[in-house]
Amino acid sequence: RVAPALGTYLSSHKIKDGFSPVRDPFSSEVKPRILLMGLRRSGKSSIQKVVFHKMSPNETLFLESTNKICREDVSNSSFVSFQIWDFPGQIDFFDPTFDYEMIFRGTGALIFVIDSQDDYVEALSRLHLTVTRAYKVNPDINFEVFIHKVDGLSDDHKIEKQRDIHKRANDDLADAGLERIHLSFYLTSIYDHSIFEAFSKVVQKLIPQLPTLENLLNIFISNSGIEKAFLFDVVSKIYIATDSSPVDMQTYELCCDMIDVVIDISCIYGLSGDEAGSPYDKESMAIIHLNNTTVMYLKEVTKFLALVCFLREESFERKGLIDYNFHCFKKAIEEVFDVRLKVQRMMLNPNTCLMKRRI
Ligand SMILES: Nc1nc2c(ncn2[C@@H]2O[C@H](COP(=O)(O)OP(=O)(O)OP(=O)(O)O)[C@@H](O)[C@H]2O)c(=O)[nH]1
Repeated sequence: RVAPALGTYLSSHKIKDGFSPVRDPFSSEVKPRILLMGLRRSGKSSIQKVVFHKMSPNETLFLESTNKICREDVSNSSFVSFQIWDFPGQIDFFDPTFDYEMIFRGTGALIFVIDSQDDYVEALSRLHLTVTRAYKVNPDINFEVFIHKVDGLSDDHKIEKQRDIHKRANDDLADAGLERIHLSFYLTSIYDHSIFEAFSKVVQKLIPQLPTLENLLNIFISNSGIEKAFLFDVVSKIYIATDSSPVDMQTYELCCDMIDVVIDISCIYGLSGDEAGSPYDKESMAIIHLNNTTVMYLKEVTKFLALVCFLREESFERKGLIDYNFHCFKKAIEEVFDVRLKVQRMMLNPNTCLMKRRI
């Protein structure tokens, strides 16, 4: 269910185009690149559609096979700004028209999707080949393995699969003398929030300001009596930072539900006749009292980011203090943005004698 103006809202933040892998006309771009790779039908396009296009999981059943590389820019904010490249199932590294060196050189993260409901022997050998090739070209790539479609598996079965895949993949690397390659593993499914959580972690690794953001959140919550706070990218529901206390899945799911409620209600009742208006703006905020004496508090931070906090009812009595601290937090975030923009501008200016480096 998508509220009427939400479609416009989503599409106004994204550009999509198909792209064939001959030469990279965008090689001078500073956006980190995330590659989605894996065997045919492993679920790559579904992941991209569900996370970034709000496609409902059931609709992915009708997705056609990808037959060329699809490139998409995700530019929701200065922090969450990257390109996703969805690859067709079987890529032939020996095909001379496939310039894999160019592709891997500009890559920040390579997500390899393994279908956990299928026999994964072939997927593991493909993973090994892909990772070793990519590492040779660019040792700085983060290798992320999504053990996908785990919705059909029991909890024990999930853990067992993860252990087995983890062991086999690392054994293969050790046999090739490449133990130094680090693979991160995630259990994912498009039918729950696990895919959003995994994507959040992949994206966070590409945000150089992450320690600063985490620090700011830690200072904010400890001075405001808040138990947990997330900084969310509203459109994708990826959280780009949280404080240092552990994240549990239920809390994360509640935050996602709250964002959905705010945007949906705002789309339906908040826009005054002007169809093009955004359902998320400076005035956006929401308070939800749960039946277990917990309060959820959402506030707009920037055009694309929202802060979602969990706190006890008694702490919420000092709302004035929380709002004042939030004001300081917001200002600090804006300063981090400003520094980043200035550095980017300097890097893009041909007269600047700075080494061109990804930020
Ligand atoms: N049960 C389950 N099915 C999924 C999940 N993700 C994707 N699928 C299904 O897997 C099938 C293949 O998905 P695609 O996204 O087309 O796979 P792909 O890897 O992009 O395939 P190619 O384009 O051929 O490389 C579809 O029928 C999806 O509905 C998941 O998390 N759980």
